[in-house]
Amino acid sequence: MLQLDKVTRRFGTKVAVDNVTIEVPEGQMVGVIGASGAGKSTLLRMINRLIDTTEGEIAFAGTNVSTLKGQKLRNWQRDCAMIFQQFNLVQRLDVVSNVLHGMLNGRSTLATVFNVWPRQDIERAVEILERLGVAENAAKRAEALSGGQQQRVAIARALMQQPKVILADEPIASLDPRNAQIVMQALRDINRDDGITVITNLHTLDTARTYCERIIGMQAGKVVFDGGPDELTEAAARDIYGADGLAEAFSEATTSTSLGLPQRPRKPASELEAMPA
Ligand SMILES: Nc1ncnc2c1ncn2[C@@H]1O[C@H](COP(=O)(O)OP(=O)(O)OP(=O)(O)O)[C@@H](O)[C@H]1O
Repeated sequence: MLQLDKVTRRFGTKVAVDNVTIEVPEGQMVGVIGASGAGKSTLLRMINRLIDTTEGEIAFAGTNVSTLKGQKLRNWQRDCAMIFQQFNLVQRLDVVSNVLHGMLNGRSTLATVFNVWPRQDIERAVEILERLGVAENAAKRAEALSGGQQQRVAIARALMQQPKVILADEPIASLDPRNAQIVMQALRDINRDDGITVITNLHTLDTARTYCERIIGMQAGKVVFDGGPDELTEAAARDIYGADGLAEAFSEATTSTSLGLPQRPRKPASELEAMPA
């Protein structure tokens, strides 16, 4: 169980996350939605301690993780893997090495610096890449892969950490619809098959509805919705996004019909990544 108790984060006078109290049971798949600036990224970053809370407490399995230091903090960050919109791979490094770097906190500096890894670790990295359908790219440099493939490598790197929780910060925001589906399905499979808790920020409401069993809606730092996909009515969506922001919640034309809203892609077609063959 992950517990956030009255968690607040301020940047100067700006309250990015405002008195949030939620509990996430082990193995849940949670989507966090909200307009730009609602506090979604800040919330996730506080959970794995990329940034500190201003007030309140975050606990995992009964341990207060908001005050951990040193090795204990590194252990928590290993248990709580993070995936980013821009993949954050080392572009000039091959795919397997990128995945092996997921073990950074569990390996000696020497192994990391010289890129020397035990055979069993390499085999496990390849197995994870196979599971995610990108093993044929194992020897290529990360920069040679498409965005969708890079995100799957980033997920593989997260799995290499053997995390208990995966936090994904807008993992599909840079992907075309087809790759977005593949990446969301991969996260869903990991959640179901391995029982890993997944908390993911999503720009689009329908993606959250399709893949997440629980949806948390944020507005101006506060949680204004917390429920299942079926409870996310148009009225609830209006509370989260405001009347003006509602259309922004619908990205891909394929799914923007459910609330009878105009279809509006977030990115022009020229920016969408070419689909793999
Ligand atoms: N390092 C920072 N310094 C100052 N203000 C910040 C910082 N990080 C976030 N903020 C502010 O906190 C608020 C919440 O930002 P956050 O990035 O968490 O929102 P978000 O919901 O993830 O938005 P987006 O969907 O655009 O990523 C915003 O007003 C933002 O400008």
